Amino acid sequence: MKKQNPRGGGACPVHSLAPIEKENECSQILQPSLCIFKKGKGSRRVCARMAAVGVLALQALARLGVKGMEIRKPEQLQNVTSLIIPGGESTTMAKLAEFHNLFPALREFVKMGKPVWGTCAGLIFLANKAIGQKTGGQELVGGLDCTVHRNYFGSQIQSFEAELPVPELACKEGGPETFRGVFIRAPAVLEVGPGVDVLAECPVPSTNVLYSSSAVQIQEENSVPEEKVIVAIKQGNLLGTAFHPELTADTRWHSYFLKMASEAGEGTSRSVVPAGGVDPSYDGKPRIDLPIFQ
Ligand SMILES: NC(=O)CC[C@H](N)C(=O)O
Repeated sequence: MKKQNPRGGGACPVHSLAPIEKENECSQILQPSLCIFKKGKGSRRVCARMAAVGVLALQALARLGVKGMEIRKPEQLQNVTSLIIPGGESTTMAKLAEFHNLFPALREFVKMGKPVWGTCAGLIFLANKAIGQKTGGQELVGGLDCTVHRNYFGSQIQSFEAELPVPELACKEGGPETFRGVFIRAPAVLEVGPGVDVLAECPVPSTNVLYSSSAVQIQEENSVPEEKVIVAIKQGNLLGTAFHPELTADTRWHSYFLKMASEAGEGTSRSVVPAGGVDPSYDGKPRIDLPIFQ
């Protein structure tokens, strides 16, 4: 695929649907799942990074023999029985979801108890409450009884990887007791309601600089420095991870979610969104490992 340079072209949906907050914002987002930029007069191109990330997310499902299907319109949600809301940039995603009138259909999907997994920006979408949002806030789908901090770990350059203890995942899916979490300008869960299970927490070193004033405020209010922060939760048929499991070779979160989907009575044959059907090209052999984000 020919590389496009958003810097050269000028604009992504942040720029075309709303005022720019930062010059070249789209080129600074590592995973702009919905990044489109203007190239020349009037014509729009999809950012090359977006395409790559889309493929990565679908590859993780393909490695489990499930083919993904992209959902762009509200009516397409009727063709699927479960949903993955991927990472990206939640403000931009919310603007686009609003533009395409996806929110009512997404809320209905959640209300019907259909399995939904939100990763990173997707987790923000699913949260009942988000803090650290851009001026003017952003619409949420909601459903997960929790409060997330949108950029808890800081800006893009504070992205990191961490070995996370994942007892529930290891119990259900086998394998190591830890999972390598890839955190890209990641959110974290600050509070959960009583019906929410915490599936993973991330240690926060005391030297860790929290860039969000609200996160710092919360720490100061409690006057106990946080040592761990919640990064994976489950409530009924809703799953939320602050990190990006699709960027590692470990497919246990994906198979965990597929099991949730099939336990919800729908099976996996046409269930995951991006979703729909066993990948006919899947030969049952393990796929080559994905590169790990450094
Ligand atoms: N990798 C991600 O999905 C980052 C999410 C980002 N913190 C946001 O607001 O949307």
